[in-house]
Amino acid sequence: MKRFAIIVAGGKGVRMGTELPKQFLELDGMPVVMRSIEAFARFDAGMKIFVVLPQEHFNTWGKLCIKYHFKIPHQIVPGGDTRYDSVSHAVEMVQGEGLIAVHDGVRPLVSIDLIQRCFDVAEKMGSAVPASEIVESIRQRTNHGTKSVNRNDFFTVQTPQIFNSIVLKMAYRKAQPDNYTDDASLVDSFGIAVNIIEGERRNIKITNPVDLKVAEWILSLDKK
Ligand SMILES: Nc1ccn([C@@H]2O[C@H](COP(=O)(O)OP(=O)(O)OP(=O)(O)O)[C@@H](O)[C@H]2O)c(=O)n1
Ligand SMILES: C[C@](O)(CO)[C@H](O)COP(=O)(O)O
Repeated sequence: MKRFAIIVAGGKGVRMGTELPKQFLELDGMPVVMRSIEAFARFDAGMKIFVVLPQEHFNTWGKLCIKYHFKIPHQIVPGGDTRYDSVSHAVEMVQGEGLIAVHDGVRPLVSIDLIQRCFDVAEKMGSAVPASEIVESIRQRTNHGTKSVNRNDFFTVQTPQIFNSIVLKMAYRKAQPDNYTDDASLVDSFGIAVNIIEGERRNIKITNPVDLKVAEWILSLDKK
């Protein structure tokens, strides 16, 4: 089956608090989003890659590609106000049927093994979403405070999230923009089952400044 990757990097990175959005910050010698793109190109050099970027940073990206001699072929797509908008724009650029992997540009430590496992399962089952068991206790907000809940009933969810292109396009076209924080929630809002597979602890999302430090540390361990 044909494979496509949509790397979403159209956000502002408010929680990171840097002037330059976090996807462009350097992580061990290369901007965060370049590492994410590189992982997919290393998995399959022939796959079509769409990179969603904030329109106001198209120039920034051009300059970074020159500075870092970044040659991986990709098609740039303008981002939107929300992640939902950004993915919607890119999904409409996909031509032909196949599997679409939607990956956060700010998950630069995704492994080739995880990408491979996600595509393998999606090929057989139509979708694959990496998720991890919760390792801390969790509590839920209530009207009166909080209550403890059974962590075994929950998972944390990562990307890449892979779906058949027909299903993903239908979901993005028909869904009412809501508080969807990922692609799986949008797809399963149509009653379509989503297949969970084992995620990776190292596949962190760079959200706050400490995450960049953790990512640097993980990469330094990889070199040992
Ligand atoms: N309008 C948006 C918002 C988010 N994203 C992307 O979705 C991924 C996950 O989002 P998040 O970590 O929340 O990024 P930001 O929205 O940039 O962060 P913040 O909420 O702190 O502003 C990121 O790769 C981000 O660039 C996007 O493409 N378009
Ligand atoms: C898509 C995601 O990374 C899955 O965990 C997550 O939902 C993104 O959330 P954010 O609030 O946009 O960072």
